[in-house]
Amino acid sequence: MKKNIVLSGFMGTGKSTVGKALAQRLGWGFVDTDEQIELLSGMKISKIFSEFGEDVFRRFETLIVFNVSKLSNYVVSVGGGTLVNPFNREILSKNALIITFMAQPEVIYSRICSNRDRPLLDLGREDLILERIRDLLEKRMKYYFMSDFLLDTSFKEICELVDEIIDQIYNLVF
Ligand SMILES: Nc1ncnc2c1ncn2[C@@H]1O[C@H](COP(=O)(O)OP(=O)(O)O)[C@@H](O)[C@H]1O
Ligand SMILES: O=C(O)C1=C[C@@H](OP(=O)(O)O)[C@@H](O)[C@H](O)C1
Ligand SMILES: [Mg+2]
Repeated sequence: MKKNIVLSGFMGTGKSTVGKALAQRLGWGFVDTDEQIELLSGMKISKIFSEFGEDVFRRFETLIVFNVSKLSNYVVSVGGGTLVNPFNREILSKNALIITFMAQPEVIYSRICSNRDRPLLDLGREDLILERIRDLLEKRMKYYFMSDFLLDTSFKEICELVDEIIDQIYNLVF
C-alpha cells in the first residue's frame, strides 16, 4: 500500500493549508515542498525566481521531491508546477496517493491576490493575473488529470475538504 499522500493542483487551491490540517487529523507528518526549498536555499521563492530564474527553482524542487519520496506516513503538499515534471511525478507516485485540487480561476485569484510570493502570478493587474491563471490552468490540466483523484476546493471549508479526503481514502482502501 502507498505510504504517503501528495496534494497537488494549481496555486491557491489550498494544498498547503489543507495538507497541514489533513496531516494533523491523520496523526501523520507534514511537509510542504516550497517551505523546504526556502529552508534549503535560504531564500524566498520570489527571490529564487528573480535572482536565478525558474530553472534553478525547479532544480531545488526536484531535489526536495527526491528527499520527500523516501518518507512514510507523510502528507506532502507540493507546488502547483511540481507534477508537470515527469521525473517528479514518477518518484512521488511510486509511494504516494496523488490528490489534485482544482478551483475556479476567480476563486484562485481571490485567494492569491494579497500574497506576493507567487512569482508566476505577480503581474500587478487583476485582468492580467486572471488571464494568466486561465492560461496556465489549461496548459497544466493534462498533468493534473494524471492523479488518483481530483477535488474541487472552490466553495468548501478546510475541515470539509479534510473529511472528503479521508472518505475517499477509506473508499479506495476498503
Ligand atoms: N478551502 C478554502 N477556503 C477559503 N480559503 C482557503 C481555502 N484553502 C486555502 N485558502 C486560503 O487561500 C490561500 C492560499 O492557500 P494555500 O494553502 O497557500 O494554497 P496553495 O498551497 O495551493 O497555493 C491562503 O490564504 C489560504 O488561507
Ligand atoms: O505553480 C507553480 O509553478 C508554482 C507554485 C507555487 O506553489 P503553490 O502552488 O503552493 O502556490 C510555488 O511552487 C512556485 O511559486 C511555483
Ligand atoms: Mg502551497
